[in-house]
Amino acid sequence: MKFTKMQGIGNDYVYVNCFKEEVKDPAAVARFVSDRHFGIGSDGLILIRPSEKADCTMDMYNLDGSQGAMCGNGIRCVAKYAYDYGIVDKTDIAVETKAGIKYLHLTLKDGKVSEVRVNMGAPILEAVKIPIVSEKEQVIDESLEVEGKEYYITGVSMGNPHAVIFLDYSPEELELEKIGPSFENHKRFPDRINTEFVHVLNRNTVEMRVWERGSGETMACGTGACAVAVASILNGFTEEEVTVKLLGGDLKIFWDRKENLVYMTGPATTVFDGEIELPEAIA
Ligand SMILES: N[C@@H](CCC[C@H](N)C(=O)O)C(=O)O
Repeated sequence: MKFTKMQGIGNDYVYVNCFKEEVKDPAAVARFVSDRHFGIGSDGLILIRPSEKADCTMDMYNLDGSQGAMCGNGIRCVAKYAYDYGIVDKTDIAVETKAGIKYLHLTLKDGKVSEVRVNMGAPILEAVKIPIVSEKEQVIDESLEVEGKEYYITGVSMGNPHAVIFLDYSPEELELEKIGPSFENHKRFPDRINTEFVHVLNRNTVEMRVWERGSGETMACGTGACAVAVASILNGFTEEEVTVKLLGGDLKIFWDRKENLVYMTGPATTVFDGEIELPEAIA
């Protein structure tokens, strides 16, 4: 199987061009290639497929083989891939996802993609749609008990579910490996959840760490950064333009309240192209 390893501020996936390749069992291939010792090493697998409604389709799989409807860092890389590998020859690109069609703009520097801006669409705040079990219509600064400790969560879906937690200390201090799975699998999150732990630095800057559903701690999460910006604004902590500092770098998020659209801007990077022989059982 031919593939390209790409990363968006350290959130790395194995990308397969399904205009040319066939992947019969994507969940099993995701688990195999993601392994950092026995596979290629990644946070998951992204298939780039033809689309009848857009320039291409993004199908994303987490490290554990589960599917994510949206992937913010992944979709920037898909747009760069589509441009670099000749699927499109334009800088405004439409990508179909399980969370709808997303529109992206590539900025070129010396003919190369330097930055990608994504219209991520409207954030979903209704608890039932995220989904989060709650007695209220929206989950904003609501108490959640995890392992005997009380946290306060704000729920946002960017096509995939997020619980955002604000801390009055740096998330560096957290033992995420220990507590992450208890958030991900908490009974109030029927589809599991991505959890962001955030420290507000000033009215336009926050720092965060993320525990991703299906992949564990990653260096960055694009949809997570958007959810964090939306939650920071809803809780009155920041203005509408927010720089989100993640372990792998920064993303610029803008929530246009008038249009109710979230925009994310950040880099997309190719690491290397390769070819791997898959075990017979999953080939
Ligand atoms: N890293 C991604 C999100 C990937 C999907 C997520 N783990 C889920 O299952 O919803 C991003 O950059 O948004």
